[in-house]
Amino acid sequence: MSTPQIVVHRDKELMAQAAAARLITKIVDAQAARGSASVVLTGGRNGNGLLAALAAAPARDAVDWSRLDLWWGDERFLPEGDPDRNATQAREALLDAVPLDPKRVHVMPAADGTYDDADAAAEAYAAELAAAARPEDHGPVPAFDVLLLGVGPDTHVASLFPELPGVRETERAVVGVHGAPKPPPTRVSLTLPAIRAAREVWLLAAGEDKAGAVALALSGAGEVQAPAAGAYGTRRTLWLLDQAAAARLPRDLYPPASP
Ligand SMILES: O=C1O[C@H](COP(=O)(O)O)[C@@H](O)[C@H](O)[C@H]1O
Repeated sequence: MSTPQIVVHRDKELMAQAAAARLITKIVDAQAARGSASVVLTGGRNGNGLLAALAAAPARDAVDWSRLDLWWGDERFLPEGDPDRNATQAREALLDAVPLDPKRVHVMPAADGTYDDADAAAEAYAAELAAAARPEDHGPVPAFDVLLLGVGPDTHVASLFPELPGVRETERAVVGVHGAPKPPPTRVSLTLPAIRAAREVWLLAAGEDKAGAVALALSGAGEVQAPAAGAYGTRRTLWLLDQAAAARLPRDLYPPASP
């Protein structure tokens, strides 16, 4: 478990641009060290804001897109191409604009009849993750280089919502989610143990509607009540915030150099 580090940016645009620059560097470094990189994407406003900023960054050409594995932390269980699917939004924000290897783009299954329900889709995605895990990963999912998470106003991350069964899962890497309080109700999500397999976990939150969630998750709340509190990486846990989202954090939690 790594202790959370907090970085506060002036506003959400700057936060997205700085996070995109950070991610480019991380991917380039991982590719230089190991030949390829793996990133887990998140949906939501901040995750898509980061992807759009990355698409607009000239330094994006420093990435070898053909040697990047992309996974998703969660997905809305909807038909392929539905505008509310996280994968659809990611394609629009960035993925359609860069030369990825389609075999390395691991979207979560869609509700297209291949799987009976979100539970079967979750099982299939867990099998895909297990097949990609190497012996040195020591578990059923790869040790992702970076796993991105948006933080919801209720402290949900991926599709792990407070008090729902998914956040209590300790065995499976991926679960079907039913009755999510945020539409659509049926989803597929990585679990906290799968999230914690990542080397680095970056949590993104911007806007005043996130201030209460950020303060709760970083002030010692339990992960069942505040799922974001249970998201951390093996090497690094980074909270990337704007000033509005950081407004209710105790000031001693982040360095004086932050604005
Ligand atoms: O529904 C979801 O919400 C969260 C947070 O989204 P935001 O718009 O409040 O930032 C997101 O991280 C997750 O991937 C998504 O499915």
